[in-house]
Amino acid sequence: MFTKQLSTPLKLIKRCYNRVTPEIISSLKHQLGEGQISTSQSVREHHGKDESSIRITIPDVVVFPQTTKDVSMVLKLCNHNEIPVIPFGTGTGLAGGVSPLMSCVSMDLTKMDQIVDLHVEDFDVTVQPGVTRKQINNYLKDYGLMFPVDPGADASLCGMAATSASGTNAVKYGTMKSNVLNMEVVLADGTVIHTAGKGRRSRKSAAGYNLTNLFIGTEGTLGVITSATLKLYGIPEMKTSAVCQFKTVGGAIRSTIEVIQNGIDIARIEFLDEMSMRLCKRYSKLDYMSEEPTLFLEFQGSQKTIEDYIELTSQITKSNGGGEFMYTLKQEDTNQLWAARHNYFYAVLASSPNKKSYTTDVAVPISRLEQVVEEAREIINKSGFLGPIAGHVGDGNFHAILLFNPADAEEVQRCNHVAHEISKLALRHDGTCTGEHGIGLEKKLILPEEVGMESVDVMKKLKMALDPKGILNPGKLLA
Ligand SMILES: Cc1cc2c(cc1C)N(C[C@H](O)[C@H](O)[C@H](O)COP(=O)(O)OP(=O)(O)OC[C@H]1O[C@@H](n3cnc4c(N)ncnc43)[C@H](O)[C@@H]1O)c1[nH]c(=O)[nH]c(=O)c1N2
Ligand SMILES: CC(=O)C(=O)O
Ligand SMILES: [Mn+2]
Repeated sequence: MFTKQLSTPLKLIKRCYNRVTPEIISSLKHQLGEGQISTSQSVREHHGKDESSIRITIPDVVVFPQTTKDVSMVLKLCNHNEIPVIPFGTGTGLAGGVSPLMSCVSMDLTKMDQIVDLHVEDFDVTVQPGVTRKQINNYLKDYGLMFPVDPGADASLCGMAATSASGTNAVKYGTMKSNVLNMEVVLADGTVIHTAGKGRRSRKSAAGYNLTNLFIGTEGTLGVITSATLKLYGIPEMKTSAVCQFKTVGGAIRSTIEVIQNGIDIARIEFLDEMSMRLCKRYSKLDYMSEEPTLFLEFQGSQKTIEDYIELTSQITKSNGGGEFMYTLKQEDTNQLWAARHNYFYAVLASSPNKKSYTTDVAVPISRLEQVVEEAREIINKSGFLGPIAGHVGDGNFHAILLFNPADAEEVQRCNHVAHEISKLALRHDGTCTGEHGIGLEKKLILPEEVGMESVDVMKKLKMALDPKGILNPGKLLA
């Protein structure tokens, strides 16, 4: 009953979207000014895709608002005319979130790139949606502060909130969900809200529903995030990176599990399997390492704390068959190590220039990690696809990057099927199909299996309440 009531109006909404007409484009020009709107083919192509392999169509027009008022005006106009709008951060997403399915307006937020308000003494900062991860950290370093959530790519911070991003540091500092205190969001009808109340930035609040976390991970389907107030941290006194290589995948994964279970406050613990190491060595010149399952680690804190952690962690890796525990204080080596990790995705792509990639993103409770990584490897080997595995194993989160031939329809379908099998494997082990990249277009079909149809119906009800004409990023996240 509940499902029927919700799915019928959603279907109706899908049928009655309007196209972006020349009249709409001139209204947008009139509202925003000539310089803030583009219909050029190359600009539209850039906004029709992210870093995944998904390519469907391109937006009819791209708008570049400079203020929250601009965002609100565009949404009002598009809502009135029932025209889809897709927010665009920096296009580094990996789930097809910015790819249009129909005639639409792409809303590029990069011109709103101001750091609005820094409170050094309270460890928080408010940024506009175009501010990126590298931009904020460059700005903060003179104050001895940092924002730790690090997806590797130089993504926009509000795009990161929209996808509930994390990355290598989440094992210590948490994800976007635990690091955003407040957001300004413009709803489909142009209404501007502040999820925790205007200007509020207390560390805790029990004031009603948690609207901040409601909007995190909504992938542009419930509102456009026009500012975010973020938690900051002091730059650690000292950082030490380390590497340990193993004869078996099991040894590396068991070491990770024991590090976490022993409460070691590790800052990063990243796994790369043999194949990943082969590709990274080639791409990033990691000459001193071999092609074996490997852990990249980072410890932070005082010298004494780091020494204690290194001692404990090296005992753990040794007891699991790990080789030499190599650690370094040299900034040069540390930079090379983490650049190699951040370029992992591109190292894999570079290995097969004619292929495209499907990046899986499952996360499971840490006690299940060894079994799930092993079973994922079996699924991939059986399928015959090349699929190196690497990831943020301290959070039980890993990626298999499946490489397929985009010109072979049967192979594309088989690749989707393998990715789906890996997601289902994670669900059987109480995990999720996406630890950090989001649902986008890729994982819509498995969402009901993960959260249950009743929960999907609640999501649809929320969508209906906040965006009754369904103009915000239609066809994403919810099937
Ligand atoms: C090499 C590499 C490596 C990684 C990753 C990418 C790449 C290329 N990513 C994925 C990516 O960096 C991550 O999804 C970012 O959060 C996307 O931010 P963008 O600003 O690029 O959003 P992008 O423009 O790609 O948009 C993503 C989604 O958010 C919506 N959106 C964007 N801005 C919005 C706004 N202001 N308001 C509302 N909706 C908005 C869009 O509509 C879309 O649905 C990742 N991620 C991760 O979590 N961990 C990782 O380890 C990595 N690693
Ligand atoms: C692609 C990605 O998420 C990673 O390299 O961690
Ligand atoms: Mn990742």
